Amino acid sequence: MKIALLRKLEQSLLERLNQETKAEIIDLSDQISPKALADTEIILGWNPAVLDALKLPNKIKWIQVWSAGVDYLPLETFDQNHLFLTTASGANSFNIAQQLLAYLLIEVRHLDLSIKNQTKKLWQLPAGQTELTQKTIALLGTGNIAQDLVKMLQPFGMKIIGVNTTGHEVAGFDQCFPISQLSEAIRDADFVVNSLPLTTKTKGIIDQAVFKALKNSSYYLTVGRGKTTNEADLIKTLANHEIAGAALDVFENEPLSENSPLWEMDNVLITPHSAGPSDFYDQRVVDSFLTNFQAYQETGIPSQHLINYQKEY
Ligand SMILES: NC(=O)C1=CN([C@@H]2O[C@H](COP(=O)(O)OP(=O)(O)OC[C@H]3O[C@@H](n4cnc5c(N)ncnc54)[C@H](O)[C@@H]3O)[C@@H](O)[C@H]2O)C=CC1
Ligand SMILES: O=C(O)C(=O)[C@H](O)COP(=O)(O)O
Repeated sequence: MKIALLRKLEQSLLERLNQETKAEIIDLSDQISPKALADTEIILGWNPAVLDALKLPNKIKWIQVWSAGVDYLPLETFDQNHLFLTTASGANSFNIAQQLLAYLLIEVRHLDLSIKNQTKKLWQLPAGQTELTQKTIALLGTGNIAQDLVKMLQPFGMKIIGVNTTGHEVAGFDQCFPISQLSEAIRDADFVVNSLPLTTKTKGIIDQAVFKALKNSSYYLTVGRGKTTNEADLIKTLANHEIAGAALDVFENEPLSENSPLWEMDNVLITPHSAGPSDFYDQRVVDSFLTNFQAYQETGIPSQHLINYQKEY
């Protein structure tokens, strides 16, 4: 069996792939070739040249991408070619949850003010410092990112609300709502965390009506995909102080334009789509690929985070 590798990996991970799959690993990370891709059964990573390979007579059965989001991929073509698609969801959720916890702590302890004051050598006690203790948090999306965050929030004694497609219960959440009851779900939230994938159903779903349902003291945090938020509505809401602030890792268009008013807003924390990367990332994706690979050999189907084209995406 041949596996094409489209991502530069450190030697120890390459060796693990070789040893544990006993497959022939074709490293195409430097020099991509549709013909070489067409001759492999599994593709690890993504490059648009895979589309050229799919037009040739080919042996491709399964693509494992290096991202959790699949919104940028030609899913219809994959579906038409009956390909399995697995993702890195779960491989970066632990570090994303840590970044979200950092945002939350920055907001309640007003650490952003002290960081700004330090550049001015200004000794000033921030007003209104509080804690996460007894606050209510609503997590939009109850998947890997949200579940890792929920585990980290347990010691703070918060009320944890989840929002997912059907309102199905998820361990660690006090209550889950279907997305059709979004306004009700977020009504009492001190923090709203958006880790929704971008799909036809979630595009622009967080708009003025949703912001209006929030308390003036609420914070909006987003790490999913920028296009799930109506950014113009968010800007208006922040400018009018209709919510207390926002921590934003993803934007409608990236990089965020230097003309965006978000840069200048005191109540906004901006990070450059940086929640995902971590030095543990490649290792965790390889771990998840190897688990998938074992299932693929035993049952013909890779097991973890398999995208079902007929459902959500
Ligand atoms: N900022 C960054 O660096 C990163 C961003 N992401 C983004 O975060 C997203 C989520 O990642 P994971 O938690 O790993 O994915 P996941 O697939 O484990 O969770 C997605 C959650 O969203 C829910 N969902 C999907 N469609 C919905 C809808 N229409 N209404 C309500 N809920 C819906 C699902 O039920 C599930 O609970 C990814 O799709 C990706 O776009 C992921 C990794 C890094
Ligand atoms: O996993 C995802 O989805 C992400 O957004 C990660 O940060 C990685 O994104 P890319 O750098 O692969 O676009």
